Order: sequence, then C-alpha cells, then structure tokens
Amino acid sequence: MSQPKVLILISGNGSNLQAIIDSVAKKEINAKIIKVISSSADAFGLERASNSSIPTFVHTLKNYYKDLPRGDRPKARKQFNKDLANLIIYGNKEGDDDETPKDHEKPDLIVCAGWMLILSPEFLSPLEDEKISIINLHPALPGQFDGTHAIDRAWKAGQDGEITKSGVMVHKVIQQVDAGEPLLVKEIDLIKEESLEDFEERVHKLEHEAIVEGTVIALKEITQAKEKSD
Ligand SMILES: Nc1nc2c(c(=O)[nH]1)N[C@@H](CN(C=O)c1ccc(C(=O)N[C@@H](CCC(=O)O)C(=O)O)cc1)CN2
Ligand SMILES: NCC(=O)N[C@@H]1O[C@H](COP(=O)([O-])[O-])[C@@H](O)[C@H]1O
Repeated sequence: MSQPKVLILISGNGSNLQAIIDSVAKKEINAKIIKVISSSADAFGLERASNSSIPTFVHTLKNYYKDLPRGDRPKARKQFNKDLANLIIYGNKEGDDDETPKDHEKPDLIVCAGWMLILSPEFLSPLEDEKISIINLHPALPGQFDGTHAIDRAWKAGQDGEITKSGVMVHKVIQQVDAGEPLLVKEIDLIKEESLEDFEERVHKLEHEAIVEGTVIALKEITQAKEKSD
C-alpha cells in the first residue's frame, strides 16, 4: 500500500493537529496529511497547518445558516454534511457529477482532532461507502461524559467526589456521538483540590499522546485491511 493519506478535521487551537504533524515529521506516523478542514475560519489550527505547508479549507456551518429562518436550519445542516463529504471524496461540493480536480487526493483516514460538530448520516454514509475510516479524540472514558465540555464535567465530578478517574480515548466515529468502538483509552486520576486549569493541562498532555497512538492504530488496521483485499 502506498503511504496512507490522512485528512484532519479541526475547529480550534489545533494542539492535537500539531501533535500529529510533529509525529509525521518524526516518522512516528507513516502517513501524508493531505488536508486540514476547519469548521471555523478563526481556528489557530489553520495557521499550524499552513506553517507545515498542509493545504487547508474552511467549511463553516454559519455560511449555510446565514439569512435562513431557524426552521430551515436542519435542511441546511444536512447540506453542510453532504457538501463536506463531497469535498473530501471528490474535491468539490457537487460530488462526482462535477469535474474532480486532477490533483485531488482522497484520504484513507479522517481524524477528528477537536472537530466540534456532530457529523450526520449525510456525511457518514458516503464516507462508509468509500471505505474511509473516521476516528475521533474525546477527553473522557468510554460512556463517561459524551459530548462537549467533557473535561470541565469530569473535573467537577472529581471535585464532587463522584469519580476518581477520567481519561481520554480515540474511538471510531459512528452516528451515536462518542459511542464508537474505542481504539485506545488512557486513564487519568482526579486529584482533590486540583484546579481545573491544572487538570486540563494534564488531560491535554495525555490527549497529545493518545491522538498519535490512536492514529497509528487506525492506520495499521487500514493497511492490514487493504493488504487482505489485495
Ligand atoms: N456522528 C458523530 N459526530 C461526531 C462524533 C461522533 O462520535 N459521532 N464525535 C464528535 C466530537 N465530539 C466529541 O468528541 C463532539 C463535538 C461536538 C458535539 C456537539 O454537541 N456539537 C454541537 C455544537 C456544539 C457547539 O457549537 O458548542 C452540534 O454539533 O450541534 C458533540 C460531540 C465529532 N462529531
Ligand atoms: N468532544 C470533542 C472534544 O471535546 N474535543 C476536544 O477539543 C479539544 C481540541 O483541542 P485542540 O484544538 O487544541 O486540538 C481537545 O481537548 C479535544 O479533546
């Protein structure tokens, strides 16, 4: 199999994207990062990608919502997801009924590295049809704090004595949010009286390890599957 191609989805700072970029540079991850797509034009991760000469693209929900009555947003959101899938698969929003750019590269793996939007079936199904794997980094243990603000929620639960452990995981992305098969789970102890900031710093450090190890595991699975089918 030629060098696997990875596309990374971000929404913000991009510290986990940077961890992947650095690991590819150090050849810890054998892959080519073909593109970074952000759901926000303000994401610092876009600058991180550009600094490493990685092509970027901004795909924002607000461009689909602008001037729309709120009642029309669900339809617009489906189009957002459909267009994102076409961008990734065909290099254009119109899908295969439009000219695919000659230099377009289709990824073998998509990594959600702080992508803060729920991906709908309009996105997931075309990617599944193309056999493009999707993984996500989530700062909680399986089934513990699904969704957003997991770090804050875990810290508060720890301070309230409800839990003594939290963690981070890299999991396969399925429609049910943060419920996909975990590829990697790393635990972290909650420390009484620890500040949220200090806890957050420890979690992010663990994430930067997990996102690299999880990507390596996912790429190994993909490579093995392709070798089997060849
Ligand atoms: N279908 C799936 N989509 C996504 C998954 C997944 O497992 N299945 N993982 C997430 C990442 N994520 C947590 O790890 C996550 C991100 C965002 C949300 C969410 O509720 N987003 C809201 C907007 C929130 C906001 O703007 O602050 C939304 O999409 O409406 C939940 C989980 C990536 N997507
Ligand atoms: N539910 C998804 C979620 O909460 N993702 C979280 O967003 C942050 C992105 O940081 P980064 O932009 O510095 O990589 C990370 O903490 C990641 O776990």
